Amino acid sequence: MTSKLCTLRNVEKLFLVSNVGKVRWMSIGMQKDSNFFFRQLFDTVSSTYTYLLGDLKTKEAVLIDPVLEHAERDAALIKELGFKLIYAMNTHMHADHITGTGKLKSLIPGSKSVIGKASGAKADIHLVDGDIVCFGCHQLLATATPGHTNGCLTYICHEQGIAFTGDTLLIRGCGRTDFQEGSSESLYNSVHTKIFTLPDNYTLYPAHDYKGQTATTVLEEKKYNPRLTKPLNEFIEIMKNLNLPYPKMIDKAVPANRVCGLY
Ligand SMILES: N[C@@H](CCC(=O)N[C@@H](CSS)C(=O)NCC(=O)O)C(=O)O
Ligand SMILES: [Fe+2]
Repeated sequence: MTSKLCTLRNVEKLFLVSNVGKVRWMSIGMQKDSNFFFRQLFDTVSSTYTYLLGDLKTKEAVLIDPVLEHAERDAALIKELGFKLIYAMNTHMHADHITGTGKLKSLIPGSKSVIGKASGAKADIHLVDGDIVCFGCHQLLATATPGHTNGCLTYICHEQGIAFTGDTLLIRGCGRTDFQEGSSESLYNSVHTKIFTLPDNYTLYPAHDYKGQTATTVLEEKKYNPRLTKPLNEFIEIMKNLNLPYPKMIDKAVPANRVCGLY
């Protein structure tokens, strides 16, 4: 399947339009592809992780959750490695930092900004549950995981056994639900039906970590997550009593992120 064929497509359409696509999607299953490039980047101010994913053969790449202040760093790395950035993506409309997706579009002409439709934010491409984002021969399945915000998406790469959970699921934690249309019940259902149902050995990459950890697995979180292993009613009580101060940047970040950080 060429990258042109699968630039962005709904799963059902993929199955209808291309039988080859269907066979490939099913057959590559859990096989890790040596053409897959992965790099985790970090912002020490907001403790945000940005992920650069690429196809080493076609050189097409995507960037998940870039931070405005690191747009030049990210663009330089992409250039140095010879990648062609096609999508600068957000897992959700962030409240603690300004997204780099808008700035990256101007630094790397031809790239497009991407966010969930339910976020209400502006972008070139709005994803809904079940959409597939392709770069080279690799695919990310956009999966709606609302709760932290309405528009939260988890990006699942089945072929690599990995998922980018944004703020829906953090390592031994989860995103707060006390602003931006947050709903503890909705987050709990998202995690239990969309993330904990993935194979145990899938590696999960969050949008933040505040304790120096980098990744987790489905099995670990199902066993050890101190919030999400509890029954729903206890989870709701825990979330009500987090007493976290509002993110310092929230009043600036949310309006900016409604327009890809180009405020
Ligand atoms: N202190 C930080 C903000 C910390 C924070 O609220 N983090 C969010 C994710 S960013 S929207 C969160 O959901 N945290 C959950 C938790 O349990 O920590 C700042 O001022 O920026
Ligand atoms: Fe967030």
